[in-house]
Amino acid sequence: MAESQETNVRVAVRVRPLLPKEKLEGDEMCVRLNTNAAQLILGKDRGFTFDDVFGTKTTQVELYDTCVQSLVNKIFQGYNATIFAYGQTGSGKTYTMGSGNMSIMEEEYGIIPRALQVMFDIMKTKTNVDFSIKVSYIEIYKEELQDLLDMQTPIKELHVREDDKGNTVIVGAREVECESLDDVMSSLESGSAMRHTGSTQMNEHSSRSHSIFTVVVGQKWTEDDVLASKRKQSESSNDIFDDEISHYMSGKFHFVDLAGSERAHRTGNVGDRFKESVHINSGLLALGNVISALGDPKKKAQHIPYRESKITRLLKDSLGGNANTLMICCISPSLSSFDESLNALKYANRARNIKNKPIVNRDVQSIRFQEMQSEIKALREELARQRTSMLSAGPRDKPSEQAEQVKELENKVIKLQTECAHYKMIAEEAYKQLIQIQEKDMLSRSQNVRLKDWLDLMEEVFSHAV
Ligand SMILES: Nc1ncnc2c1ncn2[C@@H]1O[C@H](COP(=O)(O)OP(=O)(O)OP(=O)(O)O)[C@@H](O)[C@H]1O
Repeated sequence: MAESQETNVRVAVRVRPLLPKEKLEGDEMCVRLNTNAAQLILGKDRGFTFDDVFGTKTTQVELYDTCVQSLVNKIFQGYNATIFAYGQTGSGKTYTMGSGNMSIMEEEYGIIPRALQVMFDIMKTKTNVDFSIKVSYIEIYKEELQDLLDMQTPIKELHVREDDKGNTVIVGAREVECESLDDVMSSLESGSAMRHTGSTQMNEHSSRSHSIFTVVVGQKWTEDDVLASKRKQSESSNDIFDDEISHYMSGKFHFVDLAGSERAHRTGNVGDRFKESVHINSGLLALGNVISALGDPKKKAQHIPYRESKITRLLKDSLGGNANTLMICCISPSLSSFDESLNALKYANRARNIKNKPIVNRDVQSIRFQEMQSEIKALREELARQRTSMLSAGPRDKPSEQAEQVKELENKVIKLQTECAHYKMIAEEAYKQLIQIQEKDMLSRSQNVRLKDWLDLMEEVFSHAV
């Protein structure tokens, strides 16, 4: 199999508009963008460059088209993908991911509903493939996993594990098989309603947990399904297709809405809310440490502290692992959030250096079949090459060489025949002359004997020639 290519974590920044409350309070903007250069300037002169920057007027569909659609395509090629939204509380993470309130206008739908809509559209077009869609939805609240699709599942039964291919797996979480977009949306909605949210001074509906909505797209097909038309075309070339071999490929999409980073004094949190803050910030701190370690070439060879928190264990295959990952850093444009925005941008900037190595999730039988197909192709090419060389070398050189030899021989024969005819004519003439000489009886006895021998010989030669 081909070696997988390294790819950087893609980092986009989205600046939300000033909220009505901020406008009322007379908040000033402190962010400028140069979208063509993917540059963002915070305050007077703190410049940052990212893979994409989205301003206050960027619509949900523009963001989706620019950096999410390509990941949806990757899922159908059997790769894993992760999108995680990071940012200060109230900066627009839930709005961007689309995992919040669904009673909104369709154009305000965020990433998750859009991605799923496109997935179902793609599935409709590939009638040869048997698709399955399974979703799960969990949250990490105060360092405990909670199944948002089945609140009865005891916390202790949920675990984060790593399989032999380096994929992160949540063991014990309920997986819901979905037949339609409506099925997915109802799981997303009911799960989101179960999420721990609360009101803080910074955000009326603040997510107090990290949430992970996971979609697994399975694809099953047989050679008979997919190659039927190809077989028809190549019947004459004796191609071999094995109908019995079935293929399975899957792609896992994690949509992660992180809890907002916050400063206790600004959120005004006390009591339980403050305890939540501590957990949220320690999880995000652990994530920051992982990002720093992965993004720093000097630290990379060292230990990466994935095990420091649940969220870092869960994102292990998305950061420095085998997934295609997009980080969306959400920031507020308000001057009052300058420090938080600066921190978030530094965090995001480090993430740009992280390299992943995406791999395709295919079953062993499929992989062996592909190898066999390659071997057959190579052998067929070799055969074709041999045939061509036989055809070009053989028929052109040998017959032409032989023909030349034959022609040469024919010429020789003609020449010899002419010579022969010439000698024959002279010999016949000599024979007649010598007969006359013999009849005149003018030679000695010994000369007569020798002449008679020669005439006998000539007669014998003439009798054979006839
Ligand atoms: N791009 C945007 N355009 C319009 N409104 C936005 C945008 N981004 C966010 N908002 C609004 O800002 C408010 C806060 O957004 P949201 O709840 O998504 O923040 P959050 O980062 O998820 O916060 P928390 O971490 O506290 O959960 C919401 O009222 C949301 O509708």
